[in-house]
Amino acid sequence: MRDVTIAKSEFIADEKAITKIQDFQEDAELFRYCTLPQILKYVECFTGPNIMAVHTMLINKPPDPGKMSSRHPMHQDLHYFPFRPADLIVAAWTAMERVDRSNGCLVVLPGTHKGSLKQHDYPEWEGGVNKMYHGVRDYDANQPRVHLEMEKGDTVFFHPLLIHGSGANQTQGFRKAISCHFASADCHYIDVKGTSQENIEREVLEIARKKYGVTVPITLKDTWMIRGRLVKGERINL
Ligand SMILES: CCCCCCCCCCCCCCCCC(=O)SCCNC(=O)CCNC(=O)[C@H](O)C(C)(C)COP(=O)(O)OP(=O)(O)OC[C@H]1O[C@@H](n2cnc3c(N)ncnc32)[C@H](O)[C@@H]1OP(=O)(O)O
Ligand SMILES: O=C(O)CCC(=O)C(=O)O
Repeated sequence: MRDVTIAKSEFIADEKAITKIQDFQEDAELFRYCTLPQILKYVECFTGPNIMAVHTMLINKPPDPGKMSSRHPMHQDLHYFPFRPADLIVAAWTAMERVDRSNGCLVVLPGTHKGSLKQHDYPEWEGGVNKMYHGVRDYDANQPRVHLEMEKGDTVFFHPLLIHGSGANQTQGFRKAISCHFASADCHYIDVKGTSQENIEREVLEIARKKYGVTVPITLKDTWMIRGRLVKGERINL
């Protein structure tokens, strides 16, 4: 993925133009992250013994090109997931270098994981919004925020209902982090028709057709089944 403003400008096609590696499950070295015992020992506390790595990303947040498009809007990860229960899903996000407010660390609204899934849409940002960066439509902007300043190698684990995002990268360097969403293999798929998740379903299926060249009928469940990998225990439902 390219940041929307980098993609539309005259950039040099090198690694600095890459904003995110989406779905690295086929890369043995990157995927090793999702199997590290130091990560799985905490993940298992949330998922139980049957663990699927359901979604992987290496995020290379670029220096903001002056449009604030390097921000990640406040969102709940569950918006993207067609499986439940939410309590058996957890994100691991590891800083690959020091992250603080200057380079766009994670920002969280504590306690929001106890709430419900909210409606998400593209935020109306003048400088453009990256593809599939949906944000919570309404949240209390006066609610206290916590900025997660982290050292290289620090990992945060968080619930898929936690409202979070990240700020603009105001430095000249790229802010790198690696992340994996894990879920219990005992989770079950849900039909998102008629729910607030219909908009993301539409978009994922369109990307499957346009970017991945899928020509046969495919469901949202299929897109998750194809990408998920068992990392511990037994593959049951997912
Ligand atoms: C069969 C399996 C199908 C699976 C589909 C999977 C879809 C992705 C799933 C996302 C899962 C999310 C799980 C969420 C968990 C919580 C979170 O992480 S919240 C944030 C979630 N959102 C994301 O992480 C999505 C980030 N976006 C992307 O990963 C990609 O944008 C993409 C959606 C995979 C689409 O990729 P792509 O079509 O390649 O588009 P971009 O790279 O973003 O490009 C933007 C723009 O730039 C153009 N472009 C690209 N390369 C070049 C080039 N070499 N030269 C010139 N221009 C280029 C590209 O065409 C786009 O332009 P356009 O005009 O908008 O088309
Ligand atoms: O790394 C970031 O900037 C944001 C990541 C994020 O919000 C997510 O993984 O859900």
